[in-house]
Amino acid sequence: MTPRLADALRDAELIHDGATLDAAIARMAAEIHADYRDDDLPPLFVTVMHGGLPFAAQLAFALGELGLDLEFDYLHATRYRGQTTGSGLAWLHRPATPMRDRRVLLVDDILDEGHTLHAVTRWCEDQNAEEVRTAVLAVKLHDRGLEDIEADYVGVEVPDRYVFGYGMDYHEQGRNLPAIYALAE
Ligand SMILES: O=P(O)(O)OC[C@H]1O[C@H](OP(=O)(O)OP(=O)(O)O)[C@H](O)[C@@H]1O
Ligand SMILES: Nc1nc2[nH]cnc2c(=O)[nH]1
Repeated sequence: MTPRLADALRDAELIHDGATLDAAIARMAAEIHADYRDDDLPPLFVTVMHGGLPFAAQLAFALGELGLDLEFDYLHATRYRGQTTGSGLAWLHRPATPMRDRRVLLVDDILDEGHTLHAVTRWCEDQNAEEVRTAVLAVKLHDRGLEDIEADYVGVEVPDRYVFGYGMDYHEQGRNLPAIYALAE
């Protein structure tokens, strides 16, 4: 039987509340705006589904308020598939927009071991993107990550525990919680 979100939440620890995440996203938007505002073309803003969706939406509105236009696309690559440990990466959807000579900004919820961002970044580079940058809401603190994989824009840090909320799932539940929680250990 699928574990229940309500049971997990009862013992979970609140790691970052909604106000903290709003502030982190506003700061990231200011950084991104400064880096892209002089470009002729809008950045190709690629959401990594499913987890990246709520963060990407908030970040996109924050950038819109600052006057930065975006061209949207998305990809879906998953290595956790509703489980709490990762395995091989499966591509479920690739972006359709031509990337040649575009500045691509990949937007995801979490950088954990880095396999996902590494693979999707490489794929965009292979499409001849002019540049690929990454924005993640959360980075998990541990030393198991792939070497040389760092996000260009980071919202918050999370402890080395399974986290959920703000896009991140607990057995495909809880993605629309407006805060980040860690499972009880
Ligand atoms: O740094 P990594 O260890 O590779 O983990 C990070 C990835 O894991 C999650 O995706 P998941 O595979 O759970 O798919 P989902 O977004 O559909 O939940 C998350 O959205 C990241 O894309
Ligand atoms: N929901 C969720 N997805 C992840 N993908 C990689 N790490 C995590 C995590 O801690 N939580």
